[in-house]
Amino acid sequence: MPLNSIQALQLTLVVISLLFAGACFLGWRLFGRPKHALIWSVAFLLAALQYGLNLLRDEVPVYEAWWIAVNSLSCLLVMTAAAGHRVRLKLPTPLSMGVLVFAGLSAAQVVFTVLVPRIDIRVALAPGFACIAFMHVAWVLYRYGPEPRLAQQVAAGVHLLFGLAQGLAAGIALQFGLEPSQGQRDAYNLVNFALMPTFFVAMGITAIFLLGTDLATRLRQLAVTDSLTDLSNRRGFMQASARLLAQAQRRHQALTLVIADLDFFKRINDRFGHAVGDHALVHFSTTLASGLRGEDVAGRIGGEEFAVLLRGDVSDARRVVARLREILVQQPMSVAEEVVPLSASFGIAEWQGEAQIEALLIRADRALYEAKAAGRDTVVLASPGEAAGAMAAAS
Ligand SMILES: Nc1nc2c(ncn2[C@@H]2O[C@H](COP(=O)(O)OP(=O)(O)OP(=O)(O)O)[C@@H](O)[C@H]2O)c(=O)[nH]1
Repeated sequence: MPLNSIQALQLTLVVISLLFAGACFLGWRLFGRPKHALIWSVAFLLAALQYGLNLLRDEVPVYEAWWIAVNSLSCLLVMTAAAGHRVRLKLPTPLSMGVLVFAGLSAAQVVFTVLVPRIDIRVALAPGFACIAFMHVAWVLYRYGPEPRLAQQVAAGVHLLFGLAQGLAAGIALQFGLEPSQGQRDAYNLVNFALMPTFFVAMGITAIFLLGTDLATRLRQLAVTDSLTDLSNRRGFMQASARLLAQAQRRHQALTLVIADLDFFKRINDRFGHAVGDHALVHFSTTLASGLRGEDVAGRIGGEEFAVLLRGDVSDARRVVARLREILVQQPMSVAEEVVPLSASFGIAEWQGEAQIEALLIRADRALYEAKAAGRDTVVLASPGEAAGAMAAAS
C-alpha cells in the first residue's frame, strides 16, 4: 500500500524517535548512568510507539479504541519526558502523582470519545496537557537549572515554543464545536504536522545537548575537586581564589589567606594505617569547611596541606583557626576507641593588594614554615614586611 505524505512523515518520526531513544540510552550508558537519560530514552521509545500507532490507524477496526490508545500514549510520553527533566534537576517526582494524572487523562479520553462524544474536547485534551507540561518544563529549566546557563536557556526556550505550539493546537481544536470546518481541520493539521514535528526534533536535540553539557560540567568539576575530601584541589583552589581576588579588588574588600598543614601526619599513617590517615584528612577538611561562609574558598592544596581564602581581615581568620583548633581538641577522631591525635600548624597572610594569589601563598607558606619550626600546633601571622612573627602558640 503506498504511503501518503502524512504517513511518510509519521514513519520518519518513528525513525527519528528511535534515534533519539538510542542516543539517550547511549548517554545513559556512557555518561555515568544519569537516571534522566534513561527516562528520556523511554519517552522517545513511547514517541516511536505513538507515531507507529498513528500509521496503523486504518488497520485498527475500532476507531475509538485506536484514538484513546494514541492519545493516552501521547500524554504518557509527555509526562515521561517532563519527569526526566524534574529528575535531572533533582526536583521531587512522585510516581503516584504521575499515575493519577495519567489515569485522569485516559478516563477523560474515554468519556469524551465514547460516553459523551465531543470532538473538540477529545482532540484538545492531549495537546492541552502537553502545553501545560512543556510550559512547566520550560519554567523549571529556567528557574532551577544548574550551570551551564546557555544549555538550560536553549532547552527552556525550545520547551516554551513547543508548549505554545501545543496550546495553539488545543485552542484550534476547542473551536471545532460539534464538527470542524475544513478551514479548522487545515489549521489544526498545519500545527500538528508542521510545527509539532519541528519542535519534537528540537526537543530531542536539546535533550542530547543537555546530556553532553552536563557531562562536560561534571568533568570540569572533577578536574578541580579533590576526590578524598570533596574540597577543591590545588588547581580548583587557585582558580576560585583568583576569582575572589579579582572581586575583592573591584570592591575594595579585605581578604586573608590561611594555610594549614597537619602535624606529624606521617606518624598517623604509620601507626594507624593509610585508611585512618585518609579518614583524618576528611575529618580535618569537614571541620575546616563547616566553619566557613559561602563566599570563602577552601581547598586541599597538597597531601596534608589545606588553604582557605577568607573574605575578611586577620581577626576573622584567627576566629576560624581558633574554632577549628578547639574542635580538633574537644572532638578528636578515634579509631577502635583509641584517640587519633590531630593537630595542625597554620600560616596566615593578609592580602595587601597583590595582583596574584601566588604572591599571597608564598607569604602564608613562609609563616607556616615558621609555625612548623616553632614546634607545630601553632599559628603564625606573616608580617606585612614578609617577615613572620609568632602569633600564638598552643599548649
Ligand atoms: N593517608 C594519606 N596520607 C597521605 C596522603 N597524602 C599525603 N599523605 C602522607 O602525608 C605524609 C606527610 O609527611 P611529611 O611531609 O613528612 O609531614 P608530616 O609527617 O605531617 O610532618 P610535618 O608536616 O613536618 O609535621 C606522608 O607520609 C604522605 O604519605 C593521603 O591522601 N592520604
